[in-house]
Amino acid sequence: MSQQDLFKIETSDTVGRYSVASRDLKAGEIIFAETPFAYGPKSDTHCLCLGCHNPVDCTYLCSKCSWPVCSPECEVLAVHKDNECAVFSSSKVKFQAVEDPADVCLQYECITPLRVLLQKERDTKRWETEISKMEAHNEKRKSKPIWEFNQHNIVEYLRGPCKLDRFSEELIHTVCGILEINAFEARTPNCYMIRCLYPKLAIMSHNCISNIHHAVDCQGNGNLTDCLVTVRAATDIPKGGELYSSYTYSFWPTLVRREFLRESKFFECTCPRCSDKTELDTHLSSLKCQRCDNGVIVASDPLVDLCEWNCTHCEYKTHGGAIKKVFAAIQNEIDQVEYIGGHEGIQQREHIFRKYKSVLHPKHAYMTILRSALIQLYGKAEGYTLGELPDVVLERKIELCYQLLEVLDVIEPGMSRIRGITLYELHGPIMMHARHQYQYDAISKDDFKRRLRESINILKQAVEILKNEPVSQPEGQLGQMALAASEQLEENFDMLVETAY
Ligand SMILES: C[S@@+](CC[C@H](N)C(=O)[O-])C[C@H]1O[C@@H](n2cnc3c(N)ncnc32)[C@H](O)[C@@H]1O
Repeated sequence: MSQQDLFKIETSDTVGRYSVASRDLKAGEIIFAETPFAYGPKSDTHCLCLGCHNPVDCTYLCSKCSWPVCSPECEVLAVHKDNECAVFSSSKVKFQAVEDPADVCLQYECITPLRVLLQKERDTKRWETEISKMEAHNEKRKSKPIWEFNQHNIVEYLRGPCKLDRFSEELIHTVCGILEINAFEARTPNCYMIRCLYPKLAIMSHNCISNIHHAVDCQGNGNLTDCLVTVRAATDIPKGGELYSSYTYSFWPTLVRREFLRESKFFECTCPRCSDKTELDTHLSSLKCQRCDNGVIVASDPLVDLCEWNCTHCEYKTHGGAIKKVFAAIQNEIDQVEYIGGHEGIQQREHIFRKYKSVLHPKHAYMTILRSALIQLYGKAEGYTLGELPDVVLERKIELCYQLLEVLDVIEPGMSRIRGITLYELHGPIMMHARHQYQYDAISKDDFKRRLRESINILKQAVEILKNEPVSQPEGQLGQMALAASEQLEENFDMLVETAY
């Protein structure tokens, strides 16, 4: 059976097109791979090179069109040369100098829609068969501020100064909608975000627990066919089972996920996770009751945005609006530290963790988000490398990893990237901790061997997941490192045991 046959497209009144498995699929199995119809800068981007999409300071401009690129090498990359460069050169539309290239630059808003429009002319067949069928939600978007914004920054800009009035206003708005509803984020090799339009991947309906996994091999080579996506089954999926991707960040609480989907994808999510007060016992939305000792506060009806929230044990109740404000305040605090690494990053996150420990359920989304950042800082940050960590901190890292895995079992089941990373982060402290314990005579040689074996097995599980990540991405490189480490550990197992004491 060819890969083409591993899923089929069906339609329903509620979701439109969606995909189902044509036969039983095994976790990790490739369902399909496809190149994007077009890719380019995200909306609200800072200034970036139109060839390789890395940030630029705008001092070097393309010798043909005078828009920012990094270098002469970048200006001849097909993704720029065969797209906007030709349009800007012939219409003499110049890039207007900006004060701070790191600020959001509205001049870039037109780039990716323009690349889609030009690709439509080059590949009419793919446009007709795959892209023109995509959902743009024009009627719903017309009443939103985004419509006026696009009219001014994209439609009038392309049809006016860029002399592209061969594209109708309606077509340009539709392309903008297609991108807003369907495009996926991808990372350049230097980890800068771009957006890609994948026709098959975009057919998958949303579910807050996805059963597929997609990995983008973005090489940053500027070819029109760069950014191949490979889509695999994350879990076993039975024949006829629907294929789901998740359009939101899976760690967000229900209220936040549903609001994001309502505002940006125009539907109300009613998936099993959203419908359940406890988020399938993960308690990612639950708060601790401040009135009684053992109650948790959960939404009375999670599918009603501003419903009442009640304690499971006492009479305490509060309004969804108040909960929304609490979540927004905590999210804001976490956002403030997002880019802080090292010692400071650890301290600040542990501070937020402690601050909300008595307010949020231990498994709450924001505690989970903090955990996932902390497991990557402990063991890597300066002064916190694995070899430097005392046993209590190694124990903390192990505990954080296991707590995270418990949540991932439910919300990111199967072979998800974050599970691979978490397993990788877990194997090191288990090994280091066991070694210390053995050296202090706290455990026997046999126990030490058992824990070493456990650590290697966890590392092998990480390899099994991360081997599917492209080496152009950090997770793919981590997968390679993990593979080399597991082979070495296996080979040198006896020596490690003998020399540990
Ligand atoms: C990326 S598209 C998915 C493909 C789309 N169904 C189509 O026919 O082209 C996203 C849109 O599909 C619909 N959709 C996807 N998942 C849904 C869900 N779980 N519930 C309701 N509508 C959904 C919404 O209209 C959403 O804006």
